[in-house]
Amino acid sequence: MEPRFDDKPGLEVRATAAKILAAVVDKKISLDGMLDPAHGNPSYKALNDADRALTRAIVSATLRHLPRIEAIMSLLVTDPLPQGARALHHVLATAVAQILYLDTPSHAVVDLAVEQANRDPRNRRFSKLVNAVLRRLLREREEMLAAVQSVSPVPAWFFERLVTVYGREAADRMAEAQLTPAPIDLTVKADAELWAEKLGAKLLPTGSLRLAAFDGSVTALEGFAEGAWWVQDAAAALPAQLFGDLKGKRVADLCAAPGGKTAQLIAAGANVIAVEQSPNRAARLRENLTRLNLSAEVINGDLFEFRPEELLDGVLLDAPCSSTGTTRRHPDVLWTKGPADIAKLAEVQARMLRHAVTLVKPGGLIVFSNCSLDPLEGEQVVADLLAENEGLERVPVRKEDWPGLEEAISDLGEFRTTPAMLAATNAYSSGMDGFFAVVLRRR
Ligand SMILES: C[S@@+](CC[C@H](N)C(=O)[O-])C[C@H]1O[C@@H](n2cnc3c(N)ncnc32)[C@H](O)[C@@H]1O
Repeated sequence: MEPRFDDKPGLEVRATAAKILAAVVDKKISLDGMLDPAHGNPSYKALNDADRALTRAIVSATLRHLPRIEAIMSLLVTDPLPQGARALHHVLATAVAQILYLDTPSHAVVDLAVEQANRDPRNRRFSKLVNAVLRRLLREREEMLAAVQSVSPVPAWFFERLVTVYGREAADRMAEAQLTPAPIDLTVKADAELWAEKLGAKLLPTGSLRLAAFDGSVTALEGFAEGAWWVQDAAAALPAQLFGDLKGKRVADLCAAPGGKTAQLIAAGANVIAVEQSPNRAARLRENLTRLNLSAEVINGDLFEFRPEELLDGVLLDAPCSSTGTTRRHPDVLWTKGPADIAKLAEVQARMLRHAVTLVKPGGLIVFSNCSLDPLEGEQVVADLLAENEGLERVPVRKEDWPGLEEAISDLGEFRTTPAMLAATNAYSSGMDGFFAVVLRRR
């Protein structure tokens, strides 16, 4: 049983935030897993709702800004920290995040961080250092922020990839965009304009509704209980729309859960077979469809074993990926994934896509998508497949069909969205996930 620090308000939150940060950056454990109310980190589960929200905010802010926070720490700690002083790193990093990026009274953060160091045998000898470093940060806050402004806020490995693929200027815009948490986007079954008015939302060129700066519970909003809409990022809503008219068509969604795209396909009039390998996620998919009052044949199984009796009109493959396009929502991704994961996932996607194209009849469409920003997991997979398979052709997405989204459509007619797109005057209502989507046709 780990010690708890409930005797001093705020201390247990800081200790939990530091533990979770350690798990993400040192052990590559996903943040969602640790913040799961049922199966998550035990210290986190023991907190009340308000403290959980604060812990989540501290960890998220720390991960979002970590390269800049570390640059500030190296300016503030003049003698290098002892090798392996990771526990101290996490105490300092979370405190710097609270002071610079969260609305927490700064002196309280310093006192708590010093107390936190004092109570941990690994950090006790550094408690004076914690005090000195954080007090200096309070005094030199603006200078410190200015000094690290040119440091990219994403990890170096990822920033280098962005620069190589998109160029420096675009890479900078994407890295900056991921500093602001994503707004909430909704996909409606029908009557988007009506629902935009009812919910005070903005209708986006993707067809989605955007609730800017909304921080309540979506389940309390009008239309949730009756299943009129579901939460889905604007970029994630694009792939399922690329099939064109789906009325009466037989379509399989091969990687279906939690089901945002399955729901779109059904709402567009298709007869859908939804395949999902994970039992838990398949159960969530079923629950979501029940709430939305939409029905599909749900198969809990491996897509490689799925072979319909008759060839299909369409297949959607929204494949597992590194998720590097979702950092506004999942700021841990860039710390838990790396280049080796990208290469491995690209291979899995290529195998899945090769299988997917065998499931449609001649003339049938395959939409392949994922939420990675890396062309190895998108453009390259498709280029390789087209080079080896003459029975397939790309059906270009046309810019004139997507007014307002022209910059997201490449010269080859593929969707390539990034978090820097859909920019609005206010950062909190800007951006979309990084997504790749392409339409292929079987000749
Ligand atoms: C990116 S998510 C899909 C998101 C979903 N399309 C949506 O819009 O809600 C990928 C999904 O593929 C599932 N998956 C991974 N490998 C699979 C396989 N071999 N067969 C079927 N599903 C698989 C994962 O469990 C995960 O739920």
